[in-house]
Amino acid sequence: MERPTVAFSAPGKVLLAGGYLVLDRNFTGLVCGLDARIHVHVRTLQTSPGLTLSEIIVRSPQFRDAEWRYGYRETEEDGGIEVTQLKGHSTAKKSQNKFVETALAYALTYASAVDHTKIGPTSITILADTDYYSHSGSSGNDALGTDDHFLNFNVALHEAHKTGLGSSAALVTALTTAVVAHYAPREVIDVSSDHEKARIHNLAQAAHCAAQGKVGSGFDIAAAVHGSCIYKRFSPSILEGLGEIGSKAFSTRLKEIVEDRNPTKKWDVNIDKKLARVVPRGLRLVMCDVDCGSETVGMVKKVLSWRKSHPEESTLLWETLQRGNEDLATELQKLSSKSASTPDDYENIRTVILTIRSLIREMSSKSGVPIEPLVQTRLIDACCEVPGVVGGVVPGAGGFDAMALLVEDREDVVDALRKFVESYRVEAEEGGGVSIGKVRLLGVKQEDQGVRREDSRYYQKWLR
Ligand SMILES: Nc1ncnc2c1ncn2[C@@H]1O[C@H](COP(=O)(O)OP(=O)(O)OP(=O)(O)O)[C@@H](O)[C@H]1O
Ligand SMILES: C[C@@](O)(CCOP(=O)(O)O)CC(=O)O
Repeated sequence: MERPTVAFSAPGKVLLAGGYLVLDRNFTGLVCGLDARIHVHVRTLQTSPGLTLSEIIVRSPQFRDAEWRYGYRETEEDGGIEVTQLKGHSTAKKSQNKFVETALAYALTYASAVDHTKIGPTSITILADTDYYSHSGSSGNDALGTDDHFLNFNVALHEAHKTGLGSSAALVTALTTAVVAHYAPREVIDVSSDHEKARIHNLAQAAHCAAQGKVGSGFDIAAAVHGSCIYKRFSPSILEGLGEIGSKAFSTRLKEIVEDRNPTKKWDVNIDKKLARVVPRGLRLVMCDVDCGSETVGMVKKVLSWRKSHPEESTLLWETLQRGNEDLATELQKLSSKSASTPDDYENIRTVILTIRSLIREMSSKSGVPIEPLVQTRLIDACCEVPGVVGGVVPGAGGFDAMALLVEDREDVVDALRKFVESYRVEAEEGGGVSIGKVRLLGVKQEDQGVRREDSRYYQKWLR
């Protein structure tokens, strides 16, 4: 049977408010989807006549040596489809790709469980929008379908500095969607219905957690699937007990989880889309890269351990921050319902952001984690002096990831801000031991749409 050639893309994210809080179901996160997307194209692998090849080849052609070849096999006792990276190509640590490998195995297992489909050889191509990585090149932002939409980064994937836009979540979401759509086309048509979205969300969360080796809050997968939202996490127990690929009845358990059929593990995630747009008309969200990047896992551990050892103090802080975050959502929503806004309308947003930031700095100093490091405090404050800049935060886990700024949506404002940050110099003593790199505005802005089908003809130049 000829299987369809398909392509899907999923967006990156920025957690504007709710970092650390969103790990706890009693709190929420204000999540904004971005127009930087990761695209995955899947087609049947063409082999020479008479030759059958049981291989799935995954390439990320914007990077050097980014090719992973997998063999696949159906395991015994309903354990799912196991994939094994093939030799012949270097399987050294750096050339493994845990996110690709796990998402592939989960998607194949689900597709073959629902469609009883026999897995055949495919060629998978991953293409990422420019701003996921700090790089010195230009271009890469032309319209999709033009030759220059995607950039050749000319480095190995592990050498590319991440900007913190959630590449792994966008990748896992687009990859699982495209692989299921290729092998089980009745299950995924165009992921526009809530029903399809919920299944893809559940599958991508399971695969992403397995690849990461931990259960995070999952807000990045929620953004990749649903786009901008107010996010309340799922109970981690839903994914506990799923086990490993190859373990007895893994395939049945995965199908139950994806289809939400296990009465003792009902999905309790809440994706609130009441803010039709998180960033209202008249404002634009821009990101400012500091070419540095943070080590999220260590930071989370430290903050949570402070929280545990200071239960009363931290609960008060968490609750005050949650109120600030809700106020921000309310102010943004008020503006969204207005047909036109004037600069005066942004005063409340300005004030709420300042309050949130001061509470975050309290969290920072008490836990000893540089969530909003001094060097970034100074940079955000300086940016806020540029006319038309309303406010800014170090989003998510904070600490040296790209900063998010809300600005009036006018080219003159963005141009002035771009010039300002490009000429910004950090004094050596400002960094407190850590220095940020070259400061520059990324080309991204908010976009509310989650995972979507793309025209598979767009990618010709990059297919081999
Ligand atoms: N273009 C790509 N092609 C193939 N794999 C990719 C690509 N981009 C990212 N990945 C995978 O995602 C991993 C990076 O994920 P990680 O969660 O560390 O960063 P992130 O999601 O971009 O950042 P953050 O979680 O801070 O927002 C890479 O090591 C690689 O496995
Ligand atoms: C600290 C945390 O709340 C946010 C991490 O956000 P980011 O990956 O830094 O954008 C962790 C999580 O939600 O999984």
